[in-house]
Amino acid sequence: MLVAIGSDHGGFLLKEEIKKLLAEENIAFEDFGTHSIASVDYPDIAKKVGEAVAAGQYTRGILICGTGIGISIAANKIKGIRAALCHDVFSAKMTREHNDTNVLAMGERVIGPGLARMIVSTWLATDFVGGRHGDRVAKISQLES
Ligand SMILES: O=C(CO)[C@H](O)[C@H](O)[C@H](O)COP(=O)(O)O
Repeated sequence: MLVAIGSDHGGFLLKEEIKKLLAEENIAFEDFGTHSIASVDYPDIAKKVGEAVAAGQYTRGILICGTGIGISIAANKIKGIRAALCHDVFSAKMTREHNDTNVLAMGERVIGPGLARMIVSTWLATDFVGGRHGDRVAKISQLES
């Protein structure tokens, strides 16, 4: 497992918290920025992380902005990316089991670090179940061509 993580300024502090979690769980990661609370544009970060995941250089991506909305919209424009905005543990589990999402998005201005940690741990630990869900994910991929 190799995780690409990134945020804009609105998600910077939560990104730092999630990096601590990844280190605690011995999960390798690379930080694609941003590296301070100075204002940056979330599509630029989504592009860097999304393209790295879509290219197969990283197993999964984690993207954080203020709401998680803009950065997830941007990531989902990249071919091969299935990004899910999750602010609860149930959604984090289901989006891995049913959607095989390869990017998790969250909003620092929406949830606290404790819940975010549980969401990340659940999302990283949950496998795709395949079967009928695989057929549906394949139909999502067809929409890209
Ligand atoms: O989802 C977002 C944008 O659609 C994010 O919340 C951004 O972090 C947010 O827009 C940043 O806003 P700011 O006023 O520039 O800090």
